[in-house]
Amino acid sequence: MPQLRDSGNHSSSPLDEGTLREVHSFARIFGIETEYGVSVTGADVPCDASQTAMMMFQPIVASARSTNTYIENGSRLYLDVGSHPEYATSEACDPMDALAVDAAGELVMRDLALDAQQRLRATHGPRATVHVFKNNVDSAGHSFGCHENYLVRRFVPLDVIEHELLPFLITRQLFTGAGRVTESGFQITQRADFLDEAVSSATTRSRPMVNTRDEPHADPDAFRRLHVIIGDSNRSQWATMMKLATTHLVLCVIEQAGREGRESGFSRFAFADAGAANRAVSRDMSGVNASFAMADGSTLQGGAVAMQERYLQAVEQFVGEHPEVASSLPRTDVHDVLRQWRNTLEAFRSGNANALGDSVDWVCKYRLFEALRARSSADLPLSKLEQLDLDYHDVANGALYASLLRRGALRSLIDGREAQKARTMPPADTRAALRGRFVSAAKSHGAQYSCDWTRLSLHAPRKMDMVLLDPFQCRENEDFQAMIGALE
Ligand SMILES: Nc1ncnc2c1ncn2[C@@H]1O[C@H](COP(=O)(O)OP(=O)(O)OP(=O)(O)O)[C@@H](O)[C@H]1O
Ligand SMILES: [Mg+2]
Repeated sequence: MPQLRDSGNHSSSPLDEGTLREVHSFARIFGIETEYGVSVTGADVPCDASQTAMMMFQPIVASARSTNTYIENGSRLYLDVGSHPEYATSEACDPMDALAVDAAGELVMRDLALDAQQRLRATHGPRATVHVFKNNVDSAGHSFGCHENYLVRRFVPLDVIEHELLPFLITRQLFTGAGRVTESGFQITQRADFLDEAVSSATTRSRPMVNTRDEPHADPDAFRRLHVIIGDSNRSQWATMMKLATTHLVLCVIEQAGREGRESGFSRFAFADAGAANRAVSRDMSGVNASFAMADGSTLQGGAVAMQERYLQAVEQFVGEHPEVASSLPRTDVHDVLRQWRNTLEAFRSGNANALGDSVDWVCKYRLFEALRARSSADLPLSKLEQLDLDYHDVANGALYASLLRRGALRSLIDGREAQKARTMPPADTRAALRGRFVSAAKSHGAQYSCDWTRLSLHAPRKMDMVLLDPFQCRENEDFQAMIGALE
């Protein structure tokens, strides 16, 4: 009997035709996991972060009987031990879909917070205010994550991907960094001081940049899930879209080289010390002044821009030679991504990074702080800037981000209506569509259910299970219809 394929077991049976087609294509699955920070201000009696997070999750526990659940848009909403509620977007095969589901996550967190705030005011006084931060460092100096997930082909060894991708991931922070005020000055990224090891299979024990735990949530003989740890939580929608789209294109180059059994050429970009390079990028706001010791003993001058230009040039050439890559993203124009990537690097090259203030989080914040400094006669205390910094990331009660959007000082790629719609509407062309439909139906029938990325389980009124191993599967099959039928 052939071994049943599941996400954790390799099998000796050949890949089916559909999976083979996916392996040979440039299609991608994207997912973003965001841990949020919480705090309460204005309360008459103290309420710590874990109490607050539990209060936020009370309605979830009441309906799902767990702090770990999947919602109507196919995304995972959960609270581990500790105080950081997490939202992992459902599988998307286009950055714009991932962005919409990510923006929906901000609304989900906001509503959980405002609901908890109302209950909290009965016991903690009328001014108790719940803050939910989409950032990566709390006031006690603890760092928490925003991870990106990319489906990648199994035939490329993970150490090759890490090795060839890391210099890109470290230097892309020039346009994906969320920025942070610290006692020792402003930094481009939130987490450079917390990440040191380049790779690790444990995110809790050490602070790696890429997680190597092998959990593909797909056919393990065909795919891996690349779990990128190095990255800030973005409020800029442009930054979220660009980080996914540019990383996808670099991965296409690496995968095609693997397919053809040759080197991508990126291995010569390796830094001698990834942690040191990361810290140097984070402190070089010019983007062109830092220099890096390279693994081959040379020195790279020209800052993050010089490294990004190398990747961009390779990707541009690759897309020219492989026009089919342009159709790898159903709703994002790859040529437009390349144009924006180039324009961004040119803005740094020409000393005009200020022009990116409406799209790059850290530039937006930095400009704001500088304007404030210029307007105030006395020295602005650090605490004032830290407060503003936090407000920018507060999805529940923050005012700054919304006002920047309203004034057109920050671009948005999707509007509030689309984000709202994405709360209940999963991406249409991945298995998230089936999961979302299952969750909606189960909820509306008051059924007991649970999910996993590769499994739908009905517990009552009947016990039924269904495996969804292929993340691109979006069509209902007989098993799925039987599950839905069992609810009615
Ligand atoms: N086959 C896949 N390839 C790439 N990404 C995937 C795939 N399947 C699911 N994803 C995405 O991976 C993310 C998984 O998030 P989740 O937080 O559950 O994983 P994890 O961080 O590995 O687990 P945990 O938080 O429990 O340690 C989601 O955003 C999801 O959309
Ligand atoms: Mg997670």
